Amino acid sequence: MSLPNHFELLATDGTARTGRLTTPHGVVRTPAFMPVGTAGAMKGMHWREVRDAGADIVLGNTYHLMLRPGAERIATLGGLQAFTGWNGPMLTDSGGFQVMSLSDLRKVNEKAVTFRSHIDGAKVELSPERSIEVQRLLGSDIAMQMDECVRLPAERSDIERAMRLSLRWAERSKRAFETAPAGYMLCGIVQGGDIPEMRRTSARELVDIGFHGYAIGGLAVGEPQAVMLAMIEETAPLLPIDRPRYLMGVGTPEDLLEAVSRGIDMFDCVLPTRNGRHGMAFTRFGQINLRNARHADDPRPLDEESEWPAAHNISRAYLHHLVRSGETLGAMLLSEINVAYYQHLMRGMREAISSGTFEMFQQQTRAGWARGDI
Ligand SMILES: O=c1[nH]cnc2c(CCNCC3CCCCC3)c3[nH]c(NCc4cccs4)nc3cc12
Repeated sequence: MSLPNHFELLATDGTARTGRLTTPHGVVRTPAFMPVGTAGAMKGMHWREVRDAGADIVLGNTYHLMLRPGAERIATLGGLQAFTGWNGPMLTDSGGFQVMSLSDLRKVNEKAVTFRSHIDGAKVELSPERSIEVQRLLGSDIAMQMDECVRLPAERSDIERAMRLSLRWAERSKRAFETAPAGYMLCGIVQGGDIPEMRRTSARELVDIGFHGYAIGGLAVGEPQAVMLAMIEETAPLLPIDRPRYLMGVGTPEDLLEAVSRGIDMFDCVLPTRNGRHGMAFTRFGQINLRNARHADDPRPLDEESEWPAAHNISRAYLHHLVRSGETLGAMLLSEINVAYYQHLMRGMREAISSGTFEMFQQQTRAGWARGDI
């Protein structure tokens, strides 16, 4: 049974697309990069800066929020937007990925994943049904099915087992989501590792179940970029052209450009904020490590032409000093500079696809990165 479609495809340029996704808390312009708010906050940034940087939507972290402060508590406080003060669209993950990658003493079986809370050691059971209940309590606009993501390289048998388990969990997630109010969305997740026929089976059966949108999971988990791109080429054409596609956990600016050109609409990644906290800046000239001594006497800003104030009116020497001194302000400034650069890149892609100049945009953007920092 097909679900209502809240995505509007505005223009295409080759297999690249630009569109609008309407959610209960506002519109998301695609291609979209979703900054990752971990435990209900964007590390090192005020929500005002996230909005000013151009982000329409942010990620909320189900695993952390369900353990602390608890999903029921957030629901009582009016949901994630009221609780956090971010008043725009939010996407929440199922919590499954982090349980399987973060917590120890975990057990995966048909029914659920059981684990011990990293906060108080309490035993927790996360089933597809409980994950949907938690995401509904958080009030997220876009919920994710619970799935099992296999790190690569992996045995064919393990990839197939996890892919089929994820499809059974997709069915259960959709059933549990049926009581959600109109406008709220649920995404299925394609698995299948680096095996084309597994990817095709997963995509086809997921579309038969029917979701508001489709994520491509099981990538950016250790495989070379070429394999990731090949799996996107295998999978994207099998997904409904008029519904959003979300590539999970991706990626670098280069990854974003390549994946958008192959038909991906949405992304999430911790890189802009995480690298910012470690002194790395994303710019039109590629990545710049502000810890490097070469910046100690450089009075120039990171990028004269950036419209983001911290990128055009703060000297590299000062950023270098803050990073070397371990000043919190250094992490804050580089986090906002990086989120702003990612949003600037996404806006450039949206405009290029709308004007049919995406090929040239790709070439000019790659040339800037290749030029490097001079
Ligand atoms: O198949 C998947 N199913 C579900 N989630 C996946 C994720 C997490 C996406 N970000 C969630 C966020 C929720 C809020 C907190 C932060 C994560 C992935 N991340 C990556 N690569 C980046 C990776 C990050 C860490 C190890 S690989 N591949 C992924 C594949 C899947």
